[in-house]
Amino acid sequence: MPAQPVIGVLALQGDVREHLVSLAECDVIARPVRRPEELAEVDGIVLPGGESTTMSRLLETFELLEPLRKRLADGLPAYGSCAGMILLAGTVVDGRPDQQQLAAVDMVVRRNAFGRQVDSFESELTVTGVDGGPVHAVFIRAPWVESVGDGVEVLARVPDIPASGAAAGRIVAVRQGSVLATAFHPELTGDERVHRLFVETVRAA
Ligand SMILES: NC(=O)CC[C@H](N)C(=O)O
Repeated sequence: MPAQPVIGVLALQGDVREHLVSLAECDVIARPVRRPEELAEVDGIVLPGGESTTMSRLLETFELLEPLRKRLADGLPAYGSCAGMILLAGTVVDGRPDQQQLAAVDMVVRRNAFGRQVDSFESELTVTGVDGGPVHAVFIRAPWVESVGDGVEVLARVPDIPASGAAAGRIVAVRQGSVLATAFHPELTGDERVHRLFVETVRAA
């Protein structure tokens, strides 16, 4: 691998720009990916936040679904935030019937899990692998992880404080091998530590 790994951001829909900006702070070459030829050139891929059903449909339209599945099956490191987490899951609860899964993480994810009254909220989260104190996590119509398989490491849960209500203890960040997923959006807060954790994974892969 070159000194600066090439990290792609799936650029079909969602907060692509924000991930490119975060990655640019991490000593990597960050590029948008819209075509199979572009996917073939990356050492890691970020699946942004946005709308997972739309992204799933566009993956098919842009003929990226099967190439991406294949690269993930071959071990391409990946990081998904929010909608990206949903796409990476093996199983989605409350997804659309035609929603495609990349099945790169053995987990069941509940879409729009936090409910309408708390569509968006923020929380201080301790994330395993991220040093230097809690991460300020922004959740926007976010999923949570209902359950994980044996090979999946839980990196963060919603803290058990009164304000978190029914969400307390829910899993919101995971890692399986070189695939990382968060229900929140570190690309929106100017804190690159989660992206750096992913970049370390890409460098180690
Ligand atoms: N902020 C987000 O990425 C929201 C995800 C969105 N609710 C979905 O189902 O895809």
